[in-house]
Amino acid sequence: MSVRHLRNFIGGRFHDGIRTFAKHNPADGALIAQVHEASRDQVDAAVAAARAALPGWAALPVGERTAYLYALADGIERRFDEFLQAEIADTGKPVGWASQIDIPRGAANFRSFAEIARTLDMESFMTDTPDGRQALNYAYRKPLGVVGVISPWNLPLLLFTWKVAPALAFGNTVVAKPSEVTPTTATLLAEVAEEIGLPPGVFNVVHGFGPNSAGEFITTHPDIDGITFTGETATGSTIMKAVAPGVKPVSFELGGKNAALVFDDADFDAAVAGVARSVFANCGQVCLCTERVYVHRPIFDKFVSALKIEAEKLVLGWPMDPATTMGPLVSHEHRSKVQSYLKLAVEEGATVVTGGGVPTFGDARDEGAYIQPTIWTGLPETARCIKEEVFGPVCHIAPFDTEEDAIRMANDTRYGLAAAVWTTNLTRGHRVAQAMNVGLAWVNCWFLRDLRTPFGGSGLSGIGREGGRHSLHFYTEPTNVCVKL
Ligand SMILES: NC(=O)c1ccc[n+]([C@@H]2O[C@H](COP(=O)([O-])OP(=O)(O)OC[C@H]3O[C@@H](n4cnc5c(N)ncnc54)[C@H](O)[C@@H]3O)[C@@H](O)[C@H]2O)c1
Ligand SMILES: O=C/C=C/C=C(\O)C(=O)O
Repeated sequence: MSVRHLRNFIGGRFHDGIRTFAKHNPADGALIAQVHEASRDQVDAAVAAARAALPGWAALPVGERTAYLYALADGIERRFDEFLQAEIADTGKPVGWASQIDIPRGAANFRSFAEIARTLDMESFMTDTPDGRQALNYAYRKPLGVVGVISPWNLPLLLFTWKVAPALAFGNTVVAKPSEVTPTTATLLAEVAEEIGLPPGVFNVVHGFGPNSAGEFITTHPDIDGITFTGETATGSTIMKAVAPGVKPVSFELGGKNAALVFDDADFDAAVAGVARSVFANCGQVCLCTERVYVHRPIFDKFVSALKIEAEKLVLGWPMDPATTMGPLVSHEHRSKVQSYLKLAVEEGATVVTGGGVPTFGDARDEGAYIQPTIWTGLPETARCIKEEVFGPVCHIAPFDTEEDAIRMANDTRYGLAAAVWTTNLTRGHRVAQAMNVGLAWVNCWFLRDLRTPFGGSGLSGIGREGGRHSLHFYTEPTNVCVKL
Protein backbone atom coordinates (compact mmCIF):
# COMPACT_ATOMS: atom_id res chain seq x y z
CA MET A 1 0.00 0.00 0.00
CA SER A 2 1.30 3.46 -0.87
CA VAL A 3 2.10 5.89 1.91
CA ARG A 4 -0.67 8.47 2.27
CA HIS A 5 -0.13 12.01 3.47
CA LEU A 6 -2.81 12.95 5.97
CA ARG A 7 -3.20 16.72 6.10
CA ASN A 8 -5.15 19.14 8.25
CA PHE A 9 -8.53 20.30 6.94
CA ILE A 10 -8.92 23.93 7.93
CA GLY A 11 -11.45 26.37 6.51
CA GLY A 12 -12.38 23.92 3.76
CA ARG A 13 -8.82 23.32 2.51
CA PHE A 14 -6.09 20.80 3.19
CA HIS A 15 -2.88 22.12 4.76
CA ASP A 16 0.54 20.59 5.46
CA GLY A 17 1.50 20.53 9.14
CA ILE A 18 4.62 21.77 10.88
CA ARG A 19 6.09 18.28 10.81
CA THR A 20 4.98 14.76 10.01
CA PHE A 21 4.86 11.62 12.06
CA ALA A 22 4.72 8.05 10.80
CA LYS A 23 1.69 5.78 11.12
CA HIS A 24 2.28 2.02 10.96
CA ASN A 25 -0.06 -0.89 10.35
CA PRO A 26 -0.38 -2.88 13.60
CA ALA A 27 -0.79 -6.18 11.72
CA ASP A 28 2.68 -6.21 10.19
CA GLY A 29 4.37 -2.96 11.20
CA ALA A 30 4.32 -1.56 7.64
CA LEU A 31 4.45 2.23 7.19
CA ILE A 32 1.04 3.35 5.89
CA ALA A 33 0.88 7.11 6.34
CA GLN A 34 2.72 10.31 7.14
CA VAL A 35 0.53 12.45 9.34
CA HIS A 36 0.84 16.23 9.27
CA GLU A 37 0.88 17.52 12.84
CA ALA A 38 -0.95 20.83 13.18
CA SER A 39 0.85 23.78 14.76
CA ARG A 40 -0.70 25.99 17.40
CA ASP A 41 -1.23 28.62 14.69
CA GLN A 42 -3.09 26.08 12.59
CA VAL A 43 -5.35 25.12 15.48
CA ASP A 44 -5.97 28.86 15.97
CA ALA A 45 -6.81 29.12 12.28
CA ALA A 46 -9.19 26.15 12.54
CA VAL A 47 -10.97 27.73 15.51
CA ALA A 48 -11.18 31.06 13.68
CA ALA A 49 -12.60 29.33 10.60
CA ALA A 50 -15.17 27.53 12.74
CA ARG A 51 -16.09 30.79 14.47
CA ALA A 52 -16.51 32.57 11.14
CA ALA A 53 -18.68 29.77 9.76
CA LEU A 54 -20.87 29.52 12.86
CA PRO A 55 -23.51 32.22 12.22
CA GLY A 56 -24.24 31.03 8.69
CA TRP A 57 -24.37 27.36 9.64
CA ALA A 58 -26.51 27.96 12.72
CA ALA A 59 -28.94 30.10 10.71
CA LEU A 60 -29.50 27.53 7.97
CA PRO A 61 -33.02 26.10 7.92
CA VAL A 62 -32.82 22.70 9.57
CA GLY A 63 -33.79 20.97 6.33
CA GLU A 64 -30.83 22.50 4.52
CA ARG A 65 -28.41 21.81 7.36
CA THR A 66 -29.46 18.20 7.71
CA ALA A 67 -29.26 17.72 3.93
CA TYR A 68 -25.49 18.13 4.35
CA LEU A 69 -25.50 15.41 7.02
CA TYR A 70 -27.36 13.00 4.75
CA ALA A 71 -24.84 13.86 2.03
CA LEU A 72 -21.96 13.08 4.40
CA ALA A 73 -23.57 9.69 5.16
CA ASP A 74 -24.01 9.01 1.44
CA GLY A 75 -20.41 10.10 0.85
CA ILE A 76 -19.10 7.60 3.40
CA GLU A 77 -21.14 4.86 1.75
CA ARG A 78 -19.98 5.84 -1.73
CA ARG A 79 -16.39 5.35 -0.56
CA PHE A 80 -17.23 2.47 1.78
CA ASP A 81 -14.37 0.23 0.68
CA GLU A 82 -11.82 2.99 1.01
CA PHE A 83 -13.02 3.82 4.53
CA LEU A 84 -12.99 0.12 5.35
CA GLN A 85 -9.46 -0.47 4.10
CA ALA A 86 -8.22 2.65 5.87
CA GLU A 87 -9.83 1.72 9.19
CA ILE A 88 -8.43 -1.79 9.00
CA ALA A 89 -4.93 -0.60 8.10
CA ASP A 90 -4.97 1.91 10.98
CA THR A 91 -6.31 -0.47 13.64
CA GLY A 92 -5.77 -4.06 12.50
CA LYS A 93 -9.40 -4.87 13.24
CA PRO A 94 -10.94 -7.78 11.33
CA VAL A 95 -12.81 -6.97 8.13
CA GLY A 96 -15.92 -8.76 9.40
CA TRP A 97 -16.21 -6.43 12.39
CA ALA A 98 -15.22 -3.21 10.60
CA SER A 99 -17.58 -3.81 7.69
CA GLN A 100 -20.52 -4.48 10.02
CA ILE A 101 -19.84 -2.04 12.83
CA ASP A 102 -17.32 0.74 12.25
CA ILE A 103 -18.06 2.03 8.78
CA PRO A 104 -21.86 1.54 8.74
CA ARG A 105 -22.09 3.36 12.07
CA GLY A 106 -20.08 6.24 10.62
CA ALA A 107 -22.87 6.79 8.09
CA ALA A 108 -25.65 5.93 10.55
CA ASN A 109 -24.45 8.55 13.03
CA PHE A 110 -24.98 11.31 10.46
CA ARG A 111 -28.38 9.99 9.38
CA SER A 112 -29.64 9.45 12.91
CA PHE A 113 -28.72 12.89 14.18
CA ALA A 114 -30.09 14.51 11.04
CA GLU A 115 -33.36 12.70 11.74
CA ILE A 116 -33.34 13.74 15.38
CA ALA A 117 -32.63 17.38 14.51
CA ARG A 118 -35.42 17.42 11.92
CA THR A 119 -38.06 16.01 14.27
CA LEU A 120 -37.28 17.79 17.53
CA ASP A 121 -39.99 19.06 19.77
CA MET A 122 -39.51 22.01 22.12
CA GLU A 123 -39.92 22.02 25.87
CA SER A 124 -42.75 24.36 26.90
CA PHE A 125 -45.04 25.04 29.87
CA MET A 126 -48.19 27.05 30.44
CA THR A 127 -47.79 28.77 33.79
CA ASP A 128 -50.56 30.21 35.96
CA THR A 129 -49.73 33.75 37.09
CA PRO A 130 -50.75 35.42 40.39
CA ASP A 131 -53.12 37.85 38.60
CA GLY A 132 -55.15 34.98 37.20
CA ARG A 133 -53.64 35.07 33.76
CA GLN A 134 -51.05 32.78 32.18
CA ALA A 135 -47.56 32.79 30.81
CA LEU A 136 -46.01 30.66 28.10
CA ASN A 137 -42.52 29.35 28.86
CA TYR A 138 -40.50 27.74 26.15
CA ALA A 139 -36.87 26.67 25.98
CA TYR A 140 -35.42 28.07 22.79
CA ARG A 141 -32.25 26.17 21.94
CA LYS A 142 -29.21 27.69 20.28
CA PRO A 143 -26.02 25.90 19.28
CA LEU A 144 -23.31 25.70 21.94
CA GLY A 145 -20.96 27.31 19.41
CA VAL A 146 -17.52 26.10 18.31
CA VAL A 147 -17.14 22.59 19.65
CA GLY A 148 -13.83 20.80 20.19
CA VAL A 149 -14.03 17.06 19.46
CA ILE A 150 -11.26 14.76 20.65
CA SER A 151 -11.57 11.05 19.91
CA PRO A 152 -9.69 7.79 20.60
CA TRP A 153 -8.32 4.99 18.46
CA ASN A 154 -10.48 1.98 19.24
CA LEU A 155 -13.51 2.70 17.02
CA PRO A 156 -12.04 5.63 15.11
CA LEU A 157 -14.72 6.60 12.59
CA LEU A 158 -17.61 5.46 14.78
CA LEU A 159 -16.55 7.54 17.78
CA PHE A 160 -15.41 10.55 15.73
CA THR A 161 -18.75 10.78 13.91
CA TRP A 162 -20.69 10.00 17.10
CA LYS A 163 -19.65 13.50 18.19
CA VAL A 164 -19.21 15.39 14.93
CA ALA A 165 -22.70 14.41 13.69
CA PRO A 166 -24.79 15.76 16.61
CA ALA A 167 -22.58 18.84 16.87
CA LEU A 168 -23.25 19.71 13.22
CA ALA A 169 -26.90 18.63 13.31
CA PHE A 170 -27.68 21.05 16.13
CA GLY A 171 -25.97 23.98 14.38
CA ASN A 172 -22.48 23.99 15.85
CA THR A 173 -19.21 24.19 14.00
CA VAL A 174 -16.40 21.81 14.86
CA VAL A 175 -12.66 21.55 15.33
CA ALA A 176 -11.94 17.85 15.64
CA LYS A 177 -8.83 15.86 16.40
CA PRO A 178 -8.76 12.12 15.76
CA SER A 179 -6.36 9.94 17.69
CA GLU A 180 -2.80 10.16 16.41
CA VAL A 181 -2.88 6.35 16.40
CA THR A 182 -5.77 6.18 13.88
CA PRO A 183 -5.84 9.37 11.82
CA THR A 184 -6.94 8.15 8.41
CA THR A 185 -10.74 7.86 8.35
CA ALA A 186 -11.16 11.35 9.89
CA THR A 187 -9.13 12.67 6.97
CA LEU A 188 -11.26 10.72 4.50
CA LEU A 189 -14.32 12.27 6.12
CA ALA A 190 -12.80 15.69 5.53
CA GLU A 191 -12.40 14.73 1.86
CA VAL A 192 -16.07 13.78 1.77
CA ALA A 193 -16.96 17.13 3.36
CA GLU A 194 -15.01 18.86 0.59
CA GLU A 195 -16.67 16.69 -2.09
CA ILE A 196 -20.20 17.44 -0.93
CA GLY A 197 -19.48 21.17 -0.62
CA LEU A 198 -19.93 21.48 3.13
CA PRO A 199 -19.48 25.21 3.79
CA PRO A 200 -15.81 25.95 4.61
CA GLY A 201 -15.00 26.15 8.32
CA VAL A 202 -18.05 24.18 9.50
CA PHE A 203 -15.95 21.04 10.03
CA ASN A 204 -12.21 21.22 10.59
CA VAL A 205 -9.80 18.35 11.23
CA VAL A 206 -6.45 18.88 12.90
CA HIS A 207 -3.89 16.15 13.51
CA GLY A 208 -1.54 15.69 16.39
CA PHE A 209 -1.02 14.41 19.89
CA GLY A 210 -2.31 15.43 23.30
CA PRO A 211 0.15 17.39 25.46
CA ASN A 212 1.82 20.36 23.77
CA SER A 213 0.11 19.46 20.51
CA ALA A 214 -3.28 19.78 18.81
CA GLY A 215 -5.16 18.13 21.69
CA GLU A 216 -3.93 20.62 24.25
CA PHE A 217 -4.20 23.53 21.78
CA ILE A 218 -7.91 22.73 21.36
CA THR A 219 -8.71 22.19 25.03
CA THR A 220 -6.92 25.35 26.17
CA HIS A 221 -8.24 27.52 23.35
CA PRO A 222 -10.15 30.54 24.69
CA ASP A 223 -12.51 30.63 21.70
CA ILE A 224 -13.76 27.04 21.95
CA ASP A 225 -17.18 26.84 23.61
CA GLY A 226 -17.16 23.24 24.83
CA ILE A 227 -15.25 19.98 24.61
CA THR A 228 -16.57 16.54 23.86
CA PHE A 229 -14.02 13.83 24.53
CA THR A 230 -13.82 10.06 24.39
CA GLY A 231 -10.74 8.37 25.74
CA GLU A 232 -8.93 7.43 28.90
CA THR A 233 -10.08 8.56 32.29
CA ALA A 234 -6.70 10.15 33.08
CA THR A 235 -6.87 12.20 29.87
CA GLY A 236 -10.40 13.30 30.79
CA SER A 237 -9.09 14.55 34.10
CA THR A 238 -6.32 16.53 32.34
CA ILE A 239 -8.84 18.04 29.93
CA MET A 240 -11.13 19.04 32.79
CA LYS A 241 -8.28 21.01 34.33
CA ALA A 242 -7.48 22.57 30.96
CA VAL A 243 -11.04 23.85 30.44
CA ALA A 244 -11.62 24.85 34.08
CA PRO A 245 -10.37 28.47 33.76
CA GLY A 246 -12.97 29.13 31.04
CA VAL A 247 -15.69 27.08 32.84
CA LYS A 248 -16.42 25.27 29.57
CA PRO A 249 -18.95 22.44 29.38
CA VAL A 250 -17.51 18.98 28.84
CA SER A 251 -18.97 15.70 27.73
CA PHE A 252 -16.75 12.75 28.64
CA GLU A 253 -16.99 9.12 27.62
CA LEU A 254 -14.12 7.44 29.44
CA GLY A 255 -12.91 4.02 30.46
CA GLY A 256 -14.69 1.06 32.00
CA LYS A 257 -14.15 -2.14 33.95
CA ASN A 258 -17.36 -3.72 32.87
CA ALA A 259 -19.00 -6.77 34.41
CA ALA A 260 -21.03 -9.60 32.91
CA LEU A 261 -23.32 -11.49 35.31
CA VAL A 262 -24.30 -15.00 34.27
CA PHE A 263 -27.09 -16.64 36.27
CA ASP A 264 -27.72 -20.38 36.37
CA ASP A 265 -31.07 -19.82 34.68
CA ALA A 266 -29.41 -18.21 31.62
CA ASP A 267 -29.62 -19.73 28.17
CA PHE A 268 -26.19 -21.27 28.60
CA ASP A 269 -25.08 -21.30 24.98
CA ALA A 270 -26.34 -17.76 24.36
CA ALA A 271 -24.54 -16.56 27.49
CA VAL A 272 -21.26 -18.20 26.48
CA ALA A 273 -21.47 -16.78 22.96
CA GLY A 274 -22.50 -13.36 24.26
CA VAL A 275 -19.77 -13.16 26.86
CA ALA A 276 -17.17 -14.38 24.36
CA ARG A 277 -18.23 -11.51 22.12
CA SER A 278 -18.27 -8.92 24.90
CA VAL A 279 -14.79 -9.95 26.09
CA PHE A 280 -12.98 -10.52 22.80
CA ALA A 281 -14.67 -8.27 20.21
CA ASN A 282 -12.28 -5.80 18.58
CA CYS A 283 -9.50 -7.52 20.56
CA GLY A 284 -11.13 -6.28 23.79
CA GLN A 285 -10.69 -2.68 22.70
CA VAL A 286 -14.23 -1.40 23.12
CA CYS A 287 -14.89 0.73 26.16
CA LEU A 288 -17.97 -1.46 26.72
CA CYS A 289 -16.04 -4.75 26.68
CA THR A 290 -16.43 -7.10 29.62
CA GLU A 291 -13.31 -7.63 31.74
CA ARG A 292 -15.01 -9.10 34.83
CA VAL A 293 -17.32 -12.10 34.51
CA TYR A 294 -19.35 -13.26 37.51
CA VAL A 295 -20.93 -16.69 37.15
CA HIS A 296 -23.46 -18.47 39.37
CA ARG A 297 -21.57 -21.18 41.23
CA PRO A 298 -23.65 -24.18 39.99
CA ILE A 299 -22.56 -23.47 36.40
CA PHE A 300 -19.15 -21.93 37.12
CA ASP A 301 -16.87 -24.80 36.03
CA LYS A 302 -18.97 -25.56 32.99
CA PHE A 303 -18.95 -21.89 31.98
CA VAL A 304 -15.18 -21.51 32.39
CA SER A 305 -14.60 -24.57 30.21
CA ALA A 306 -17.04 -23.31 27.57
CA LEU A 307 -15.56 -19.80 27.43
CA LYS A 308 -12.08 -21.34 27.16
CA ILE A 309 -13.24 -23.28 24.11
CA GLU A 310 -14.63 -20.06 22.57
CA ALA A 311 -11.37 -18.19 23.24
CA GLU A 312 -9.32 -20.98 21.68
CA LYS A 313 -11.60 -21.03 18.61
CA LEU A 314 -10.77 -17.40 17.80
CA VAL A 315 -8.83 -17.07 14.55
CA LEU A 316 -5.91 -14.66 15.00
CA GLY A 317 -5.40 -13.91 11.35
CA TRP A 318 -4.74 -11.19 8.85
CA PRO A 319 -7.30 -8.42 9.31
CA MET A 320 -8.44 -8.56 5.67
CA ASP A 321 -9.08 -12.33 5.80
CA PRO A 322 -12.84 -12.85 6.30
CA ALA A 323 -12.06 -15.92 8.41
CA THR A 324 -10.20 -13.79 10.97
CA THR A 325 -12.09 -13.21 14.20
CA MET A 326 -9.33 -11.45 16.13
CA GLY A 327 -6.76 -9.02 14.80
CA PRO A 328 -3.79 -7.49 16.59
CA LEU A 329 -4.02 -4.85 19.28
CA VAL A 330 -3.87 -1.32 17.92
CA SER A 331 -0.15 -0.78 18.51
CA HIS A 332 2.97 -2.22 20.05
CA GLU A 333 2.78 0.45 22.75
CA HIS A 334 -0.67 -0.73 23.70
CA ARG A 335 0.44 -4.36 23.57
CA SER A 336 3.20 -3.56 26.07
CA LYS A 337 0.53 -2.21 28.42
CA VAL A 338 -1.67 -5.30 28.01
CA GLN A 339 1.36 -7.59 28.47
CA SER A 340 2.19 -5.82 31.72
CA TYR A 341 -1.25 -6.88 33.00
CA LEU A 342 -0.72 -10.46 31.80
CA LYS A 343 2.43 -10.53 33.92
CA LEU A 344 0.78 -8.75 36.84
CA ALA A 345 -2.15 -11.19 36.90
CA VAL A 346 0.25 -14.10 37.44
CA GLU A 347 2.06 -12.16 40.18
CA GLU A 348 -1.31 -11.46 41.78
CA GLY A 349 -2.06 -15.20 41.86
CA ALA A 350 -4.29 -15.75 38.83
CA THR A 351 -4.85 -19.14 37.29
CA VAL A 352 -4.36 -18.68 33.56
CA VAL A 353 -7.17 -20.72 31.99
CA THR A 354 -6.03 -19.92 28.46
CA GLY A 355 -3.73 -17.46 26.70
CA GLY A 356 -1.43 -15.27 28.74
CA GLY A 357 1.13 -14.46 26.08
CA VAL A 358 2.02 -13.41 22.56
CA PRO A 359 1.32 -15.81 19.67
CA THR A 360 3.89 -16.66 17.01
CA PHE A 361 3.01 -17.18 13.37
CA GLY A 362 6.25 -17.60 11.44
CA ASP A 363 5.28 -14.82 9.04
CA ALA A 364 5.02 -11.02 8.95
CA ARG A 365 2.34 -11.09 11.65
CA ASP A 366 5.19 -11.66 14.08
CA GLU A 367 5.98 -7.97 13.49
CA GLY A 368 2.41 -7.14 14.46
CA ALA A 369 0.86 -6.37 17.83
CA TYR A 370 -0.99 -9.67 18.28
CA ILE A 371 -1.82 -11.01 21.72
CA GLN A 372 -3.51 -14.20 22.89
CA PRO A 373 -7.07 -14.05 24.16
CA THR A 374 -6.71 -14.65 27.86
CA ILE A 375 -8.95 -15.90 30.67
CA TRP A 376 -8.05 -15.78 34.35
CA THR A 377 -9.67 -17.22 37.43
CA GLY A 378 -8.72 -17.20 41.10
CA LEU A 379 -7.89 -13.53 41.65
CA PRO A 380 -9.07 -11.77 44.79
CA GLU A 381 -11.59 -9.00 44.04
CA THR A 382 -9.01 -6.50 45.35
CA ALA A 383 -6.42 -7.41 42.68
CA ARG A 384 -5.28 -4.61 40.36
CA CYS A 385 -6.28 -6.81 37.40
CA ILE A 386 -9.85 -6.72 38.75
CA LYS A 387 -9.80 -2.98 39.42
CA GLU A 388 -7.93 -1.45 36.46
CA GLU A 389 -9.00 -1.27 32.83
CA VAL A 390 -6.73 -3.45 30.66
CA PHE A 391 -8.39 -2.70 27.29
CA GLY A 392 -7.38 -6.00 25.75
CA PRO A 393 -8.91 -9.44 25.07
CA VAL A 394 -8.82 -10.52 28.70
CA CYS A 395 -11.28 -11.36 31.44
CA HIS A 396 -11.37 -12.74 34.93
CA ILE A 397 -14.16 -15.16 35.86
CA ALA A 398 -15.30 -15.42 39.48
CA PRO A 399 -18.14 -17.43 41.01
CA PHE A 400 -21.03 -15.97 43.00
CA ASP A 401 -23.62 -17.61 45.24
CA THR A 402 -26.48 -15.15 45.47
CA GLU A 403 -27.93 -12.37 43.36
CA GLU A 404 -26.96 -9.89 46.08
CA ASP A 405 -23.34 -11.06 45.95
CA ALA A 406 -23.31 -10.72 42.17
CA ILE A 407 -24.67 -7.18 42.32
CA ARG A 408 -22.24 -6.18 45.08
CA MET A 409 -19.20 -7.54 43.23
CA ALA A 410 -20.24 -6.06 39.88
CA ASN A 411 -20.73 -2.64 41.48
CA ASP A 412 -17.47 -2.75 43.42
CA THR A 413 -15.61 -0.51 40.98
CA ARG A 414 -14.96 3.19 40.57
CA TYR A 415 -15.97 2.93 36.92
CA GLY A 416 -19.62 2.93 35.86
CA LEU A 417 -19.95 2.36 32.15
CA ALA A 418 -21.61 -0.91 31.16
CA ALA A 419 -22.87 -4.26 32.40
CA ALA A 420 -24.43 -7.32 30.78
CA VAL A 421 -26.86 -9.61 32.63
CA TRP A 422 -27.57 -13.11 31.36
CA THR A 423 -30.75 -14.73 32.68
CA THR A 424 -34.03 -16.11 31.36
CA ASN A 425 -35.86 -14.80 34.44
CA LEU A 426 -37.25 -11.53 33.11
CA THR A 427 -37.98 -10.09 36.54
CA ARG A 428 -34.45 -10.81 37.65
CA GLY A 429 -33.11 -9.35 34.42
CA HIS A 430 -34.82 -6.01 35.04
CA ARG A 431 -34.03 -6.04 38.76
CA VAL A 432 -30.32 -6.74 38.37
CA ALA A 433 -29.92 -4.39 35.38
CA GLN A 434 -31.53 -1.57 37.35
CA ALA A 435 -29.24 -2.27 40.31
CA MET A 436 -26.09 -1.84 38.20
CA ASN A 437 -24.32 1.45 38.85
CA VAL A 438 -23.64 2.01 35.17
CA GLY A 439 -24.85 4.13 32.29
CA LEU A 440 -25.61 1.10 30.11
CA ALA A 441 -27.03 -2.22 31.31
CA TRP A 442 -27.76 -4.90 28.73
CA VAL A 443 -29.90 -7.99 29.40
CA ASN A 444 -29.21 -11.04 27.22
CA CYS A 445 -27.27 -8.92 24.76
CA TRP A 446 -24.30 -6.58 24.54
CA PHE A 447 -23.47 -3.48 22.46
CA LEU A 448 -26.98 -3.53 20.98
CA ARG A 449 -27.41 0.16 20.15
CA ASP A 450 -30.32 2.47 19.49
CA LEU A 451 -28.86 5.89 18.80
CA ARG A 452 -31.79 7.66 20.50
CA THR A 453 -30.89 6.24 23.92
CA PRO A 454 -28.64 7.85 26.55
CA PHE A 455 -25.05 6.66 26.16
CA GLY A 456 -22.25 7.25 28.64
CA GLY A 457 -21.13 6.39 32.11
CA SER A 458 -20.87 7.46 35.70
CA GLY A 459 -17.95 7.59 38.15
CA LEU A 460 -14.58 7.30 36.42
CA SER A 461 -16.43 6.38 33.20
CA GLY A 462 -17.48 9.87 32.32
CA ILE A 463 -19.60 12.95 32.61
CA GLY A 464 -22.94 13.35 30.88
CA ARG A 465 -24.75 11.31 28.28
CA GLU A 466 -24.90 11.60 24.52
CA GLY A 467 -27.39 10.05 22.12
CA GLY A 468 -30.77 11.31 20.93
CA ARG A 469 -32.00 14.28 22.95
CA HIS A 470 -29.18 13.80 25.44
CA SER A 471 -26.86 15.00 22.68
CA LEU A 472 -29.19 17.95 22.17
CA HIS A 473 -28.65 18.91 25.78
CA PHE A 474 -24.89 19.01 25.44
CA TYR A 475 -24.67 20.59 21.99
CA THR A 476 -27.18 23.40 22.59
CA GLU A 477 -27.76 26.12 25.16
CA PRO A 478 -31.39 26.85 26.03
CA THR A 479 -32.75 30.35 26.47
CA ASN A 480 -35.96 30.07 28.40
CA VAL A 481 -38.43 32.59 27.01
CA CYS A 482 -41.28 33.51 29.35
CA VAL A 483 -44.16 35.41 27.71
CA LYS A 484 -46.89 36.91 29.86
CA LEU A 485 -50.16 36.32 28.04
N1 LIG B 1 -16.75 5.54 27.34
C1 LIG B 1 -16.62 5.48 26.03
O1 LIG B 1 -17.56 5.70 25.29
C2 LIG B 1 -15.30 5.14 25.43
C3 LIG B 1 -15.27 4.84 24.08
C4 LIG B 1 -14.05 4.51 23.51
C5 LIG B 1 -12.88 4.50 24.27
N2 LIG B 1 -12.94 4.81 25.57
C6 LIG B 1 -11.72 4.77 26.36
O2 LIG B 1 -10.64 5.30 25.61
C7 LIG B 1 -9.41 4.71 26.01
C8 LIG B 1 -8.63 4.28 24.80
O3 LIG B 1 -8.45 5.36 23.93
P1 LIG B 1 -7.11 6.20 23.82
O4 LIG B 1 -5.97 5.41 24.34
O5 LIG B 1 -7.07 6.76 22.45
O6 LIG B 1 -7.38 7.38 24.87
P2 LIG B 1 -6.44 8.63 25.14
O7 LIG B 1 -7.09 9.33 26.28
O8 LIG B 1 -5.03 8.25 25.25
O9 LIG B 1 -6.55 9.50 23.82
C9 LIG B 1 -7.79 9.96 23.34
C10 LIG B 1 -7.58 11.25 22.60
O10 LIG B 1 -7.17 12.26 23.50
C11 LIG B 1 -6.04 12.93 22.99
N3 LIG B 1 -5.27 13.44 24.12
C12 LIG B 1 -4.37 12.77 24.89
N4 LIG B 1 -3.88 13.59 25.85
C13 LIG B 1 -4.49 14.79 25.70
C14 LIG B 1 -4.40 16.04 26.37
N5 LIG B 1 -3.58 16.20 27.41
N6 LIG B 1 -5.16 17.05 25.94
C15 LIG B 1 -6.00 16.89 24.90
N7 LIG B 1 -6.11 15.74 24.21
C16 LIG B 1 -5.38 14.69 24.61
C17 LIG B 1 -5.35 11.88 22.15
O11 LIG B 1 -4.47 12.48 21.24
C18 LIG B 1 -6.53 11.18 21.51
O12 LIG B 1 -7.00 11.92 20.39
C19 LIG B 1 -9.82 3.57 26.91
O13 LIG B 1 -9.66 3.97 28.26
C20 LIG B 1 -11.29 3.39 26.62
O14 LIG B 1 -12.04 2.81 27.65
C21 LIG B 1 -14.11 5.14 26.16
O1 LIG C 1 -15.43 2.04 22.80
C1 LIG C 1 -16.50 2.53 23.10
C2 LIG C 1 -17.68 2.35 22.34
C3 LIG C 1 -18.52 3.37 22.22
C4 LIG C 1 -19.68 3.22 21.43
C5 LIG C 1 -20.47 4.27 21.13
O2 LIG C 1 -20.17 5.50 21.44
C6 LIG C 1 -21.70 4.09 20.43
O3 LIG C 1 -22.08 2.96 20.12
O4 LIG C 1 -22.35 5.10 20.17
